[in-house]
Amino acid sequence: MATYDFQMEDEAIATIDVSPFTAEAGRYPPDSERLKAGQALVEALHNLGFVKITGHGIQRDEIREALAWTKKLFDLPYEEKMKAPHPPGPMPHRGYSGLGKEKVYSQEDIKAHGDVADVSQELRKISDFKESYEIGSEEDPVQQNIWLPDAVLPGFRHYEVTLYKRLAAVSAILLEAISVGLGLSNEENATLTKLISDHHCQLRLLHYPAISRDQLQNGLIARLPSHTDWGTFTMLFQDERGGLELEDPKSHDFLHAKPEEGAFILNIGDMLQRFTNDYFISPLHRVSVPEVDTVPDSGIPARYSIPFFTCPDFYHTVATLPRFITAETPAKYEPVRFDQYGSIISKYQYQGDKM
Ligand SMILES: O=C(O)CCC(=O)C(=O)O
Ligand SMILES: [Fe+2]
Repeated sequence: MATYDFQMEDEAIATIDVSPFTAEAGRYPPDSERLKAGQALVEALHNLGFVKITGHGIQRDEIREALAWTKKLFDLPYEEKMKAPHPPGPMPHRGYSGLGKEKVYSQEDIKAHGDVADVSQELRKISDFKESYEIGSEEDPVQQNIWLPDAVLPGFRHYEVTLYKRLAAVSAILLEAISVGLGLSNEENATLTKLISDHHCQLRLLHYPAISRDQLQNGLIARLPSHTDWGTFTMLFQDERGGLELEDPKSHDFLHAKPEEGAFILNIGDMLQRFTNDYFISPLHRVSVPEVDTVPDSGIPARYSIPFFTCPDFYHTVATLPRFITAETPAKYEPVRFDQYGSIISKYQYQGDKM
């Protein structure tokens, strides 16, 4: 097996233990502990826009199991995976997309190319070498899940539906920690909680296949170019290979998020950036491939990851919370309806079967 080690530099990424928010009934920690953890989380998110989370209550075995199901799915023959194909176009964003079907780029890429049609053509010369499977809530009123027939991978649907609910519940805990850390009033908290709808989050399974040295040589392979996430925040689980890098918004250095068993990365999305008027920045992040001359002859190994994107309801309008608008920090963002914001971005990222 290849032993390529990504360069790891993640000392700057804070680790926040949110266990005061996950304690079982009857063992409720004092408010002071919750306040301390909430404030530490808010400070870390204010500094970088991303943190490592521990004490979230998801057991290591559960994370291993989630990654194992992801591998089982992508190990299936292509024809079997194509029994749950992602439809052409961006919506519904559900089901299986094969290698190179999705092309991700950032607002900066669009600005640099001047025109979204140009950016699409230009950047598509470099293929995103990954395959993905998108899952939403079974109760999502707008987008329906696209499942493999159960006989293709028995138990997969049941497992992923349960995982979705589990992660949605943890995301509500994180949102509560953020609210406590910011010291929001009940009224403000009510606005914050609307930023996550358990019927409209997205669970994504990702596989980045192994890449040989020859493939790297021609420079036409990317894993996941830098972008921001457009929901509220993202919880990201990656396997032991690592490879996720996030940008420090002040220095613009990309920091490697070293994988740590039992921890996940939480990064801010565009909705929470707008809600807080840039108090929290939605960080650029990417999964890059290393320079070819640093890679052993065996190439770089496959990688699996599972992001869970939290989002408001489709038709919810996200406006900046008034407390973040001051003389020093004037309002930067107009209120925006989530579906309208999302459609601007997603339209240019997905071409479905047209590729
Ligand atoms: O695979 C990863 O680590 C990152 C995935 C990601 O950023 C995304 O899907 O938006
Ligand atoms: Fe992302």
